[in-house]
Amino acid sequence: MSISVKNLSKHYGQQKAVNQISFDAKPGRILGFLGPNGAGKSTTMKMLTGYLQPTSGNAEIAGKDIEVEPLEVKKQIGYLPENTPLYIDMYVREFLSFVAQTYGLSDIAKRVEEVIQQVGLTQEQHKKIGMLSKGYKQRVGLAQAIIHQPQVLILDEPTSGLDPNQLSDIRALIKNLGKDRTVIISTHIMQEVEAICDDVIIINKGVLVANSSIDELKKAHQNKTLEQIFKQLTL
Ligand SMILES: Nc1ncnc2c1ncn2[C@@H]1O[C@H](COP(=O)(O)OP(=O)(O)OP(=O)(O)O)[C@@H](O)[C@H]1O
Repeated sequence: MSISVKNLSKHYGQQKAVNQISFDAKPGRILGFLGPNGAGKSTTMKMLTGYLQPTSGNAEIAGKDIEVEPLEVKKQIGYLPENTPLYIDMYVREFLSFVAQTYGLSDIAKRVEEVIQQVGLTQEQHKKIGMLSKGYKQRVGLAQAIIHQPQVLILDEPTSGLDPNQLSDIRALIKNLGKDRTVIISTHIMQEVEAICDDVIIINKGVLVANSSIDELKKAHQNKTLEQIFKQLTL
């Protein structure tokens, strides 16, 4: 299931937070969404996931327009927001069962068990969410994003604040999930992009300044490092 974005914009008053961006994302490829702070990454992700209405332009997920069929689109998407709103007084299992119910899944206990294993929450599964460390809260966020087995994943800074061990675990998980799904991840970590992404888009002040595979982007910039290219394009 692909994502196709055409001339998507979001204006806040006079500010063009996202300004006519177009790009595609395809199954089996992980797309890194890069840009300096305030560039418009989260705003774009919120529009794709139906949490913000675009000012203009459109986007299709699996051929369905995000504004025309928002509920259908939401079923296909797993979304990890930048600050995952988790119910801190709920237990991990209780919360994931609750999310599974909202998607109308059958055999919820089995699916919760699977997802707990998949994201590496087994050790912490009996705790209240509020008691978990940041990395484990992030895993709960990922678990709720994939519990309904969506074909499209939109992950807003999924590894921010994780320790090196957690980082490599979560990256491996995302890479694995991306084998047969369409995945967009925003990140500020260039090694992460090199490690798990196939394609990259860079946004600066709401405008798209790069959109290609990592290999092509490097070739087009005399094989400079991603960090150098990022700096050059976003100064
Ligand atoms: N609700 C809002 N009202 C007004 N301006 C907003 C609102 N939400 C975001 N903005 C502005 O839109 C711009 C883009 O913000 P956004 O959060 O999309 O950036 P980002 O690329 O995700 O940044 P970061 O890397 O810091 O997370 C910023 O200038 C921000 O201040």
